[in-house]
Amino acid sequence: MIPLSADSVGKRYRSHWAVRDCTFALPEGKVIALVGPNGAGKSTLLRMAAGLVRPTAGELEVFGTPVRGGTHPDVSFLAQNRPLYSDLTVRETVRVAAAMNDRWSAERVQEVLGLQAGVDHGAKIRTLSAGTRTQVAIALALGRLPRLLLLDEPLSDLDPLARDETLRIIMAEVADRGTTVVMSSHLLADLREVCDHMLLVDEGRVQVDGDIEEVLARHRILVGPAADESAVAGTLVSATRTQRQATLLLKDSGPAPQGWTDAEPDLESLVMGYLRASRARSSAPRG
Ligand SMILES: Nc1ncnc2c1ncn2[C@@H]1O[C@H](COP(=O)(O)OP(=O)(O)OP(=O)(O)O)[C@@H](O)[C@H]1O
Repeated sequence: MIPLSADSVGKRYRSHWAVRDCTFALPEGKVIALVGPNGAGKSTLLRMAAGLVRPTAGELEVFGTPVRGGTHPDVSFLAQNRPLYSDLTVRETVRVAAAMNDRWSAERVQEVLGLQAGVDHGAKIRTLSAGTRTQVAIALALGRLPRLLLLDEPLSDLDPLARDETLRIIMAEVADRGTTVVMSSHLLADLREVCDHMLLVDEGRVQVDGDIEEVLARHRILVGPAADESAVAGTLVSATRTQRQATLLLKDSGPAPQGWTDAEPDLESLVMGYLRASRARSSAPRG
């Protein structure tokens, strides 16, 4: 079953479209990287999927059910601002969350908290570092035993050790429970380690949607003499050029002509290439 799909979804704030004409269907039991620059529309998409923001156009479905005013019982959402009651202790927070959720596993919460070093159960939320607050919020999200876990920048506040712990917890969640995870982040190297699928958005639109290995394998980076670009075959995504040398990101390219080097891009250079292309399109004169 498709955990999350979007059909021509758009969200407008006043005259500005934060998300526009997004159509996709995400694969089940995978970790999906939601990537794009600041303001691309990632949080808005996640908030719409969680039922917290209503689309202006189109429709989202979670496990085949249209999302309308409320979070689907099989969904857990980790919001970017990690909303927790600041005057409660971690222990009290866990108890309140248990009382607020029909489906709840206290064992799962304790298990996840136990895997995260340094979470003091007696400490008030407001005394915790941003990273520790994130760790508590992730444990609560998993306590709902979700089938779809939506994480808005779960790694941004975490130090390298906590990041590693969190990525392991996410990988184990997918392997043991078959949960689908959608994770927005700017940390492309970390995403590459755990993600199977990517959804690249920019200026509210989906630019790339696919299995990461397949997407990377369909692209090449060719570097060669700028004067000789016409010899290169394939669909040009974007290019950077100096007077002498051209660096081209190509989709479905032919063999590299003589004098050109040819390599598969890593996730970072692929994302950069698409964002460059998107910028060039939006700054091109209209008419
Ligand atoms: N509540 C709101 N009211 C008005 N504009 C909003 C609101 N929420 C988001 N926006 C605008 O919508 C656009 C997309 O924002 P969004 O937060 O979804 O992007 P993002 O990709 O998550 O960015 P970041 O990586 O910085 O978190 C931005 O231009 C933002 O200013």
